[in-house]
Amino acid sequence: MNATLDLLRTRRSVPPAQLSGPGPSPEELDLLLSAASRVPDHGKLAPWRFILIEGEGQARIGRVVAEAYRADHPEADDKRLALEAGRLGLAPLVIAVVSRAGPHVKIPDWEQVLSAGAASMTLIVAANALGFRTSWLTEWMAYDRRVLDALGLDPAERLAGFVHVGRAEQVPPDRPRPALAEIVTRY
Ligand SMILES: Cc1cc2nc3c(=O)[nH]c(=O)nc-3n(C[C@H](O)[C@H](O)[C@H](O)COP(=O)(O)O)c2cc1C
Repeated sequence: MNATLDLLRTRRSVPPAQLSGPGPSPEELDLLLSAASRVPDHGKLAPWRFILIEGEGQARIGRVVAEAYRADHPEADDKRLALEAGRLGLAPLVIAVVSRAGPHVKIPDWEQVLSAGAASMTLIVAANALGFRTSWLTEWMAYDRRVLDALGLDPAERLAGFVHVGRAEQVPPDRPRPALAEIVTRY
């Protein structure tokens, strides 16, 4: 079968805790980001951007995440705080995909948001094509203003998600997929 179709037909998310290093090389990273930034984009607005979170950056955002969690859950014990601090530090690389959708005279916000989704998915397909495994997650941090501020999102920007990238020998067994008969109609 064609390799692209094979990938699309079999791709599975792998939880960040199962993603190990090494992460993408600078050349591979360039490939991923170039692929992700040539998705359909009505109006050529580039309504997305990417934040690479690696190494010390993962530790730094982890401290912000844990502090935000502690402020909201004063009862949280050290184990829980360590878990929260580590969420963005499990895979060797996390790419935050930022939607920059905003008011435009012609292009609806919705279409700009969809383009950020396409960028996220293209990043995932490209990473898997290079032999990496991925997970596209938001969790509570993606909606937390303190975390978004630390990452440098302005108030008009939204996080499409964190794409965790790494290597994994094992891929989880497949999950049930929707039957085409239930989601496809003819007009
Ligand atoms: C925008 C977006 C956010 C997501 N956030 C989460 C999340 O926070 N937690 C989670 O368990 N799955 C989340 N998912 C789902 C996973 O990415 C993944 O699709 C799911 O685990 C099923 O695995 P699969 O990709 O192999 O089908 C999200 C998906 C999307 C599109």
